[in-house]
Amino acid sequence: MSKESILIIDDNELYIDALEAILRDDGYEEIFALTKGHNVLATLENNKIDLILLDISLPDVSGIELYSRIKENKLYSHIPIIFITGHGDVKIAVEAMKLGAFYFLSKPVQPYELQTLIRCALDNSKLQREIASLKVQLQTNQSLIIGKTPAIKKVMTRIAQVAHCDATVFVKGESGTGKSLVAKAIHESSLRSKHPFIAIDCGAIPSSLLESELFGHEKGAFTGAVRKKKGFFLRAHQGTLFLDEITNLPLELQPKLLRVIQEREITPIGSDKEIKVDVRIVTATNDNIEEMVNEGKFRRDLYYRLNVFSIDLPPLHQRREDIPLLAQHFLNKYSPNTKKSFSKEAMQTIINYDWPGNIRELDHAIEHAVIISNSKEIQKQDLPSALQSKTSSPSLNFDSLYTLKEMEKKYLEKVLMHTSYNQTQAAKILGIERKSLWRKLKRFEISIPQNENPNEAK
Ligand SMILES: Nc1ncnc2c1ncn2[C@@H]1O[C@H](COP(=O)(O)OP(=O)(O)OP(=O)(O)O)[C@@H](O)[C@H]1O
Repeated sequence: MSKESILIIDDNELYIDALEAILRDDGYEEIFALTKGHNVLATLENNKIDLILLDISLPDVSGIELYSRIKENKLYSHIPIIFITGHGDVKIAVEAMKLGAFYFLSKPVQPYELQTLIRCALDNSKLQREIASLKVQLQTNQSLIIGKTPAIKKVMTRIAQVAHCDATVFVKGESGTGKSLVAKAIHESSLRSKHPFIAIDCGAIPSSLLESELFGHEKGAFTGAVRKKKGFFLRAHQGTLFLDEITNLPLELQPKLLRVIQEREITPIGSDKEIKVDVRIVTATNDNIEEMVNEGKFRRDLYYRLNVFSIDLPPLHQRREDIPLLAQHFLNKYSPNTKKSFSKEAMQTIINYDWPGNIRELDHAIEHAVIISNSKEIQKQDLPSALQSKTSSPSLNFDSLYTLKEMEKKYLEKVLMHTSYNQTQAAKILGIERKSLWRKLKRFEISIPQNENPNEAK
């Protein structure tokens, strides 16, 4: 029995029956049939089709035109197509071969010939996909994502598994673990890589503006809408839209996003026209989204739609063996010409540190060390003070300890006090971006005294 499914497009129902019988005889169970061409894209959208048998002369559209329509759509361009030609159609079939059709057969088709050709086309297509996936793995390994531990290798494999299809991906992990990098790697390794990659931080855009930023608006749709605006969905058409910090998407906007994912169309504010969009969605968060779903703070149906395929990023302290590699990578980045190195003691300090801000904190620490250092070798004292002061943990009494959340809040308050509420400096010490700090302040309801740092840029 074969798992693959085949679509037959032929205007002659008797002929469809005959082809179906040959295919069933060869063990294919999933067989779809169309007598006209116009429904082909809907059939491909709703079913997983592995191969198409296409009659070259159809009543409503020519086989060649239909072939081009399928191949132009990158979601289906990988599907092998075998033309079935009537007497006298051979010239057109040769034309189709030049365009890239897998092969053509003349009526009456010989069962054995058809079965062999189909097997050959399916094997070839599987091989092509495997090669594409290996290329992706190689690309991911070589360029963007650095690391050799099993934990990060698993992430690379997950990226390779999902990149070539269009599934929605949810990237989870603490701040600074590389979620944006993974989203970019998925895009770069996908068939959409030549189209736009648009990243939006849902927490950084005021909620009142988010709807028009995402879906666009018509001129005059609301006060201040002086001209028509294309939203992020349309700007990302045919590419990938990365919605970072998705848990910041206001509850009232969540049904709208759900609708876009289901219907694949958007309605700009102030318009009554629906516009088809072809966008792959990747989302990320460092919050516990499952908890938010259980508390009713994030819609369950939307979460299920977004979480079709998830990638979990480990915190850096759980993959310490990658720290030297990453540290060296950032050292090369910040001292490309001087070719600095680490002293043994400096490297040991880097490895021993817990990196609460993960790879971003490591990145900043190495940049800091390169600026401070005045020799070819980075010394322990060139590293930020947080690394120097690391002492071994005292024995703990678990009954009187704070929860992780309480600790985080206390630590944030301490750092803010230390920097006299200068958020830029505080974010640097914490190894996070200023906007992440801002989100944390909002979440923990920490307020900044009004008269502190009046000149700090917002
Ligand atoms: N495996 C990696 N190899 C090389 N660089 C990495 C890796 N992971 C992360 N980085 C670098 O670390 C920094 C932080 O990564 P990124 O912005 O992707 O994290 P994030 O999880 O999206 O953070 P946040 O939750 O704050 O948005 C970036 O400079 C990124 O290039």
